[in-house]
Amino acid sequence: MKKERGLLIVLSGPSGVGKGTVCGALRKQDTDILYSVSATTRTPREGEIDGVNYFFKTREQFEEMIKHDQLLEWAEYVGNFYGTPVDYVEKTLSEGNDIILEIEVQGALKVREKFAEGVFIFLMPPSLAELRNRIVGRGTETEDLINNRMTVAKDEIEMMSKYDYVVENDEVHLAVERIKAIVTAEHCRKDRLIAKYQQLVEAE
Ligand SMILES: Nc1nc2c(ncn2[C@@H]2O[C@H](COP(=O)(O)OP(=O)(O)O)[C@@H](O)[C@H]2O)c(=O)[nH]1
Ligand SMILES: Nc1ncnc2c1ncn2[C@@H]1O[C@H](COP(=O)(O)OP(=O)(O)O)[C@@H](O)[C@H]1O
Repeated sequence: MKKERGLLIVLSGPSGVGKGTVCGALRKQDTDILYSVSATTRTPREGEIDGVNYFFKTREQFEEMIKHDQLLEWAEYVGNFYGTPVDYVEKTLSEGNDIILEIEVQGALKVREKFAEGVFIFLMPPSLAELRNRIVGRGTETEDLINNRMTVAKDEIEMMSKYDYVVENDEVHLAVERIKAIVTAEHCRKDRLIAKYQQLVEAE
């Protein structure tokens, strides 16, 4: 019997909330979810590997990708470009595998326009003070950039209503469990399964 298309899962939320951390923890667990590696023009941080964390591109290379329709969505975020390579997403879904995109809010809303059937999850910090602590604690940003990210974060939180689920990232392992529960529930949605079970009945 034909496998159903995979689930497109979008994990979004303000910078510093813990998207990378939660996604990383989810990847370490033995789920069948695949992960989309984004392209970006931002400089690699210490320890980041090209092709694993991001595909690091020059602005010209990124513009070529846009021109050739190689990105499912892209957004400019705090002075850099970020985008999702479309081919890997399409291939994964058509092979019946689930894929998770860890992207900021503007990009998530663009994906929504193309994949209304996607599962959109908003990761929420326990408080704004905790969000700032996390950005400061990560130590990758200057004071100006931190303030910039906090301003963007407030606008992003306003967009929560456009998502299907809100997951609080109070503790990483709890956020991971909540996301896994959402994915399990989405696999059981009747609109995904009705055609499959109809076939079973008809084959009898
Ligand atoms: N729209 C879009 N946003 C992305 C993509 N990849 C990463 N981002 C987001 O870009 C923002 C900045 O990412 P980054 O510079 O790695 O910082 P960090 O995620 O805050 O550690 C984050 O909110 C990411 O989730 C992408 O392909 N498309
Ligand atoms: N549940 C959590 N509790 C405490 N600190 C966290 C939690 N989740 C993430 N962090 C920390 O917050 C900082 C930002 O996390 P990161 O995953 O880089 O966020 P994002 O990808 O959303 O920008 C990191 O230093 C990370 O270790």
